[in-house]
Amino acid sequence: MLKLDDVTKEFRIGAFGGKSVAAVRNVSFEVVPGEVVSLIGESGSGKSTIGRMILGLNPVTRGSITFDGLPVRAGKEYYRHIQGIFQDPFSSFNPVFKADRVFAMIKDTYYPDVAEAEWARRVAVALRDVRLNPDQVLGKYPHQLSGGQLQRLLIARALLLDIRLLVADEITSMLDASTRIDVLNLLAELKARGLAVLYITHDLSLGNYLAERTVVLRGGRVVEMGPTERVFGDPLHPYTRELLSAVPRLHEPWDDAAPVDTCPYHERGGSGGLVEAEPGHHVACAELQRCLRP
Ligand SMILES: Nc1ncnc2c1ncn2[C@@H]1O[C@H](COP(=O)(O)OP(=O)(O)OP(=O)(O)O)[C@@H](O)[C@H]1O
Repeated sequence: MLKLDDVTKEFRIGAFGGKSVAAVRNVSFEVVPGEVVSLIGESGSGKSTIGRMILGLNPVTRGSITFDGLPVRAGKEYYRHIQGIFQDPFSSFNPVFKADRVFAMIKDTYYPDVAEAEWARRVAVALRDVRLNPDQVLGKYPHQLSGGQLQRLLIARALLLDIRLLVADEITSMLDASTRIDVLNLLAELKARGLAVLYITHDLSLGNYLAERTVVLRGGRVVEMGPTERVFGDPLHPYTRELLSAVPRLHEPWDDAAPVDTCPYHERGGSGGLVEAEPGHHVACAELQRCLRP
């Protein structure tokens, strides 16, 4: 379904765009129908940039992203199947539109021929699916709704489309603990219905809760990926181990140049520097960043 193949994203920076920074480097992974893949890594590791490229909000510099074999093509038909939800639900709503208007815009764009009564029925079903009471949310402005209600509204909006992949970027980080679990359980239900989710988070425990597969990013590169229980249960890369051990040093930058005595994957990396250590479980050479330095 979704395939990233050797994807690199460079941003032009500097006064005249004369320099560039590589936010994502040689990233390859797939998301298959009905699968939850979590993308984890520290701040600045390139998670959101990957999400934005998948959503067609940032162009790819090199490599390719395809959905059902076709390149990303931002537009009405693409967004019928792929939707993104972001950290701050308030930013996704126009503050002067009531919730009804959000759904009316979906109808106008995608289902202009559906009768009003039928549309109202579909909206009510979608809202109940995300455990919202239509009477309590329709007719309200965004500021009259909680963060959790707004995230659910966005998921309901996605459900009204023929959605197959949801890119969920830190969607629970602004929610309180109990609302966060509610939203995660909701995503688990959607997964049970066959929806695929790319779950972007820096919170390892949340990724672990939902995802069949985990991709660990550092400095724009995949350092490890595989079945979640293997990546969490038997992390192979020192960076993954450091993330999982949650030692207080976590806020300190990982030392690229620190020698790693015995990296068994050294000099064995293929595309993106990854080695398949066991079926489906890939890891980068722990010295890769150092090796690739000019
Ligand atoms: N539009 C941009 N122009 C220049 N650099 C950018 C741009 N967007 C992102 N970057 C840089 O790309 C890198 C990756 O950013 P990104 O937002 O993808 O990281 P992230 O892992 O999602 O971080 P966070 O968890 O803090 O959201 C960072 O160094 C960031 O500064």
